[in-house]
Amino acid sequence: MTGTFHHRQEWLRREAEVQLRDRLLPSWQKRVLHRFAAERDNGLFPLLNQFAPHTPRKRPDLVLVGRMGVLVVLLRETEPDWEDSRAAFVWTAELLAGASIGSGLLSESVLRSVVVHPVEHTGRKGRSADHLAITGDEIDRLLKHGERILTSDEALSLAKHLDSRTFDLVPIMWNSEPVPRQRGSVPEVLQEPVPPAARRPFRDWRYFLDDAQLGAVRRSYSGPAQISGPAGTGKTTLALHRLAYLARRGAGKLLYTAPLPWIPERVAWRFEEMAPELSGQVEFRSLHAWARDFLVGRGRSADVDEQEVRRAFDAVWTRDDVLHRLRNSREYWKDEVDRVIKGRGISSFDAYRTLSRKGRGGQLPRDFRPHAWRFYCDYERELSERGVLDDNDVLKRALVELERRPLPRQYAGVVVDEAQELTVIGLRLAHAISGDGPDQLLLVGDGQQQVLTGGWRLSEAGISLRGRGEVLRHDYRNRDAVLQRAGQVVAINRFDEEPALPLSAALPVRVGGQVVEWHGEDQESALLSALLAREADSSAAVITETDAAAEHWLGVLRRSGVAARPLSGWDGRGTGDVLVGTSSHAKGSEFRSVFLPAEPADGSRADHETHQRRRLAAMTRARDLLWLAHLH
Ligand SMILES: Nc1ncnc2c1ncn2[C@@H]1O[C@H](COP(=O)(O)OP(=O)(O)OP(=O)(O)O)[C@@H](O)[C@H]1O
Repeated sequence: MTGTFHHRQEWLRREAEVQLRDRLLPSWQKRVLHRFAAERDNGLFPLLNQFAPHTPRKRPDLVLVGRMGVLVVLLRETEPDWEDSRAAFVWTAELLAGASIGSGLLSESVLRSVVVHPVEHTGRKGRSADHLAITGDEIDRLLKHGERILTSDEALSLAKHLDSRTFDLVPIMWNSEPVPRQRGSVPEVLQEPVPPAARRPFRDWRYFLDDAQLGAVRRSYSGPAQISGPAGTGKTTLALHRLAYLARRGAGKLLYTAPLPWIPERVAWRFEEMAPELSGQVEFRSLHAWARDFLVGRGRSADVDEQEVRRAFDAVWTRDDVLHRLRNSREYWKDEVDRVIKGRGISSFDAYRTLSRKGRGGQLPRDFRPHAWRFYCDYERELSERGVLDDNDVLKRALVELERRPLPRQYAGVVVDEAQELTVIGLRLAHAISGDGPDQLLLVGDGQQQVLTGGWRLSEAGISLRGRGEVLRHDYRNRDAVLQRAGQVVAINRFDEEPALPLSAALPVRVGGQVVEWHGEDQESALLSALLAREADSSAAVITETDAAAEHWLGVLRRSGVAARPLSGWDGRGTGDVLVGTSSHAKGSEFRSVFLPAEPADGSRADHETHQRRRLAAMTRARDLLWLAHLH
């Protein structure tokens, strides 16, 4: 820091003293304000509540707009009520709602609540769910550390926005005219290198949203609502912002859930990155884990012995000689039992006989249903003789238990991500957990990416959307070339979306990208050399359709000395390893490069429709490079 700069700060501080001389503020508060005012050349713009120190309840004493974002400040001798600090936050957030700077609309994550106490304060300090508490001598910590989210010009334009929206806040030491820069010296922070966020082609998802996303975050829905849109359009991002929005309005506990067990953990980590102070207010749990914990809490058994369930199914499959002949695919008939019969809560042959099986592929003789039903009944008998429950049983039990005795305290809101993968029973359970009230259930999904068997309507689960929801269309993940290629995959949407927007209609935000279509015989060496040729330390995944292929490729990479690990069990945090797994294990993730080896179409492969959707889901995990193998 230069001497001239120190001198200038001192001059600003004295100017502030003069400006605030006649305000009847306690001297410690004045000292705090002088300190903030001295940072004007560093792009800090304070706005003081005109009634301070008699600021009305639920309003901030001071709002600071700077490169670190917006600080909602309470100047207090004692710890404020959490309702007060939260209400001050919400009041400021509402004033800023929809403020647009650069390429995005501001999200509430740029705001932080801070309580500044006098230096002698001996009470609680540090971070809590509602604010950061510091004393007057710790202000440097607040100003010098942490991420730089805004440029000085953006901070000024936000400060002006606040100034124009309310008479309650008055600028100190700056006004709506451009702030004159001092000649001759360059403040320290302006010499810092450009932060990575500003070098990106678009802004950080934590702080900037597009108008459709922001609209849905803030909208009030009178009942269950749906967020849909093609891959990469920021559906999960929106869901996280909405959870934070609801959490900040203090309505109670919130639940983020998804049918695929690995998704909540990966997404919880993103939420933690965006709003660490709120993480205690949102539960991140898969629907199965929720059902299991709920049943155990009610003293009921809920364990699924997956090995034993597999053995029960295999015992029936080995004895069977009819279904084998109709379609020799264990996965197909397992889906028929799990997803079509049990998953839809079908409990009589009559109901099954007339059931619509849209999307299950044709080519079965007309009279296959009695055989499939017998198979299902045999499987149920096997389970009960072995005394085991499968996943559907657990969801069903939880549903029955909830209907018998509802939750003592309802969630304020439930978000179900990857909703297209739910069975009807799963949907009913999610609905029973959330209830039907305003803002209580938000379904997030994209039918084109459904990797599990589907084909039912929300009305089967008693859910009515009545047009409540949003369709997102800007793809923030896939570069243009990747998006164009993935958009060519014919993937039929069987999920109940109104209207359903296909990937081919998504609008790319990021230009460029590369798609390599490799044709040949030796795909192992081709994939390895493509993998090794990528930029060092860039994230990469090899995505397969089947578990067997994933295991095969994991072995190939490891034998060749490539650090690789399975996608299953990965929590979504950055890793230098190449991740390997199926398209369903790849859900909830994205990589700079994605490699899709060719797989022989054998009996273990899903029906064509599902295969196509899995391919689309896998391709759209790629941000910059998509490598596709075609065997001769
Ligand atoms: N408004 C935004 N500004 C910048 N980046 C964004 C924005 N919205 C989303 N993103 C980024 O785009 C990528 C995709 O977002 P997200 O995972 O939320 O999409 P999605 O629609 O849920 O995807 P999918 O259905 O494929 O799982 C993420 O890297 C996210 O950070």
